[in-house]
Amino acid sequence: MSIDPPPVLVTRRLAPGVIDRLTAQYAATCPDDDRAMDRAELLAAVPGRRAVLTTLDDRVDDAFLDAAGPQLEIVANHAVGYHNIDLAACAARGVRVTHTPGVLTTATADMAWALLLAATRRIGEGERLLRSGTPWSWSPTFMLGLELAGTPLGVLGMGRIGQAVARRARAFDMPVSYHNRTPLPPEEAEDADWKPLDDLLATSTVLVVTCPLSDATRHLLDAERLALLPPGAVVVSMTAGVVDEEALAAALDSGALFAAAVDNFEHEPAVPAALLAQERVVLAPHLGSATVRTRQAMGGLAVDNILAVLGGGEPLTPIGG
Ligand SMILES: O=CC(=O)O
Repeated sequence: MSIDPPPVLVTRRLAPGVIDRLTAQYAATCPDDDRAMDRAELLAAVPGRRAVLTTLDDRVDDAFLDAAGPQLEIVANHAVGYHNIDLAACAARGVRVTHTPGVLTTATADMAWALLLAATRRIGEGERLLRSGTPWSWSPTFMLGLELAGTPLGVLGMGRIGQAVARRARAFDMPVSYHNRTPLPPEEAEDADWKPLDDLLATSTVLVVTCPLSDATRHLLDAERLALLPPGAVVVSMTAGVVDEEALAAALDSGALFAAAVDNFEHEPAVPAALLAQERVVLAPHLGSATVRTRQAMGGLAVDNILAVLGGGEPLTPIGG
């Protein structure tokens, strides 16, 4: 006689306290250790579940859904992104899919600005210099950066996070333009001008990339498009896979770009050697939403989505909803 597994699988350890509301109502399997399940572990863990709380490391595709079985009701992704999920395959089986928009906007926009400032003012480079023990002294020409006031900022992907990045630009007196597939209504545009993609690139001395990764945006910023940026531009990448990392490294190497910053990577946790070799890039290990408050809110929203669906209701934040 087989024993049914707990109805909920949480694939990754979450911020403290987050799953208590879940486990108060449903038995759940939650890992004790803090690492992503490998593919075999994941496929072995999903059979019989009604709900799975996933992260970007968990690929949800036909094989996952076949392994899970027909009683699966919801996949709740602990991220605003969802490129790990085959939405069509989930829809074909009637599996609801949710993500965590909104709650990570502030933290992620703050991180974009932290990286923007670090890149334009060469903070990583300066820090490395001091820690290396290399002799240095102040001089009128030592480690000069790029000043922000009056410098045009481009936002590629003016969703919630892009809008929050644009809002913060007012404090730095930067004129802002953006590109989305369609221009936003004025009340959402944060006083920024919409431009076609190539025009945005040609006029953005600082470009922040916040558009979601999809088939349409993968490597959207390839070598050719990076070459449209003004000489000495700065690129801040908040979405893995949209900027071609090798092309970015080459543009830094040639001096075409002044600097860059990258918060997450196409093949995490691998970081391309070509980027590691560049002094003028600030590299962060996917910290966009990494604050205590935001991670509790993301986990809490994923849990609320599961509770809503298992309780027979509608999810709070369905993808595309
Ligand atoms: O970390 C990235 C996301 O939440 O999509």
